[in-house]
Amino acid sequence: MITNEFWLDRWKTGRIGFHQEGVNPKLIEFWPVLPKGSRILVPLCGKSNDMIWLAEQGYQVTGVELSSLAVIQFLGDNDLAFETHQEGDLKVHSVDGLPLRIVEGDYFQFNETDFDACYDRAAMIAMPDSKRKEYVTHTLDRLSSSACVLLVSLQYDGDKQGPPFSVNEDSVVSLWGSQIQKIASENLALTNPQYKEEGHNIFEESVWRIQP
Ligand SMILES: C[S@@+](CC[C@H](N)C(=O)[O-])C[C@H]1O[C@@H](n2cnc3c(N)ncnc32)[C@H](O)[C@@H]1O
Repeated sequence: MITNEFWLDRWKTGRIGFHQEGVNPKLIEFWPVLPKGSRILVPLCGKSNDMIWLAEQGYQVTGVELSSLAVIQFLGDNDLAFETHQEGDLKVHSVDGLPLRIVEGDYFQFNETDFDACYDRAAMIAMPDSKRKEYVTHTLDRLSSSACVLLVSLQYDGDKQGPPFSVNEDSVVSLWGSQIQKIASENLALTNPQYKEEGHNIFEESVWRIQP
């Protein structure tokens, strides 16, 4: 069962193999050019450096993350000064000198709307089957009607226990709607022997985009 406790424990025990040190190359390659000041939502953000890259492009970035440890590490590792205020059950950390906020708390309690775009890397695929539809619906409800989405998803063979969970192409389209299009994909098992060792012939990372 993937509960909030599961994730808090992953951070407490440092089992955060999903974290990438640099900026995700797929973000740099496939992020659409949007007007400066566009509001970007990064659900389940962890301590991803991708948020810094987006903020440096001139967007107003809001990451949402459950674990206070992830938030502390993100702010500390990047030497960011910040101010914090409480909004209901959520803590909002606003970074000095960068258009970036981290909202600490349960994403399903986060109710802001009218975001111009969403960047989902390892968020939808962190959700078990039973919560995935609720996650996508909650995310789409946060976006304006003409918003862009950049989604990095995974599909793999074998019987790996998620997260990350494998999500097939039909499910991506039925969850996000027919406007979503696959724009790139790479079978990581062809280049990284680790996946073959774990019993996968296919470990396909795909990039999807909704671009109205
Ligand atoms: C697989 S990690 C991905 C993190 C980040 N997107 C990245 O690319 O490194 C999933 C993250 O979602 C967070 N998370 C899980 N459930 C959440 C929830 N209900 N609300 C907010 N964050 C959540 C976890 O703590 C974890 O940091």
